[in-house]
Amino acid sequence: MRIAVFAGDGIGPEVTAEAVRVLEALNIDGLELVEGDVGGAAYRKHGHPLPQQTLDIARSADAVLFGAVGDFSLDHLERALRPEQAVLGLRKELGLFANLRPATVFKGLEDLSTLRPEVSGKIDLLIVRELNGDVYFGEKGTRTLEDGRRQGWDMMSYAEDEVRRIAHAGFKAAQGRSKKLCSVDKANVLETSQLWRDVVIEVSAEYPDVELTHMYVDNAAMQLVKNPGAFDVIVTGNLFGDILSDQASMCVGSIGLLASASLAEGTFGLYEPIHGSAPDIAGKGLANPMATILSAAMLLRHSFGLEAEAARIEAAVAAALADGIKGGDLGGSAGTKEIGDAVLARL
Ligand SMILES: NC(=O)C1=CN([C@@H]2O[C@H](COP(=O)(O)OP(=O)(O)OC[C@H]3O[C@@H](n4cnc5c(N)ncnc54)[C@H](O)[C@@H]3O)[C@@H](O)[C@H]2O)C=CC1
Ligand SMILES: CC(C)CC(=O)C(=O)O
Ligand SMILES: [Mg+2]
Repeated sequence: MRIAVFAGDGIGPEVTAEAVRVLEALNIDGLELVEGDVGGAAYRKHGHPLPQQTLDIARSADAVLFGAVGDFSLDHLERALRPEQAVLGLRKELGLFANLRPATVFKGLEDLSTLRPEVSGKIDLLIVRELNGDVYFGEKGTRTLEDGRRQGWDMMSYAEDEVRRIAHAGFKAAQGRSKKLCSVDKANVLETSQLWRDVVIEVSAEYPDVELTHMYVDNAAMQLVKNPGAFDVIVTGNLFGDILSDQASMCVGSIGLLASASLAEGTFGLYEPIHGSAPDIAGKGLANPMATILSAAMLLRHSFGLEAEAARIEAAVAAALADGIKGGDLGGSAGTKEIGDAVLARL
């Protein structure tokens, strides 16, 4: 059981350290952790945000635990060398096309949400975000128009097979839950989205037990705040899923709570909090490590089938929160290590 640990930049190393402590405390037979450099940290050491040796470590592992990448002081670099290319590169190189981002309110902790408790209390949703395509991976550039104005451009596209495989992931996820799938797009404006919608409808024929609905992304953003309890599984593209999942995190309390799994076919996966490197609080011991700890739980469940261990971690996080252990993101004062200690004590 070989797990690659890529801590990255900013709060990445701080939150990853706590998740590693939790994994180690479980005394799982054969657990082997291998560290690798990613992001700005890797660029500074190796001249590239995703060095070949890091990719090799990932390929030799059964799963990756990822912290975060991003360093504003490197934003002047050409795009291929920027820290974010590490996570984008890993997703692409490893074929991690399905990003599962669950957002469930912790029972009894409805008031962590910025929404009213009677609204937040009903949230139990899963965002299934396509992760290998869309405008993130299209051709892009800047050019100067004939009249001298500069123009930035990014190509948005989805091929039907890309939509089909994420649609299957969405339907299968819905089958294991409340059998409701909402496909979120912008088909009233974008050709990319019209094809997305057409293909999702085609795939739906194979899942007669799942109720399929469609929603435009602007409405989805509004409904996530108005009536988030109405959602079961949301399937959507890379860009919309990125945005809606940050929003969903606040509906359950904080971005410091939302974990994710990025999956290929098979059991291999990369697991990371949905947040970034949070440069504003990095190095201060203030980051909430719960999202990363919960990502470790997802890792044990999805890549190794260790359901009991995963549930133990999730219960320990819930117990720590119920006992009032909250980071600054949740209006509390607990620091990163204190939160890690609290989860460990409740395992
Ligand atoms: N997967 C990744 O590695 C991601 C990387 N990024 C990168 O991270 C850098 C910062 O991006 P931002 O837009 O500021 O997003 P961010 O998610 O890093 O931070 C947004 C806000 O949430 C807070 N926050 C985030 N995680 C937290 C935690 N665990 N505990 C407490 N507070 C937390 C931050 O302090 C900040 O105020 C950028 O370079 C960006 O490109 C952003 C998102 C994902
Ligand atoms: C570097 C970004 C594409 C990562 C991000 O914001 C995300 O995956 O949530
Ligand atoms: Mg994001």
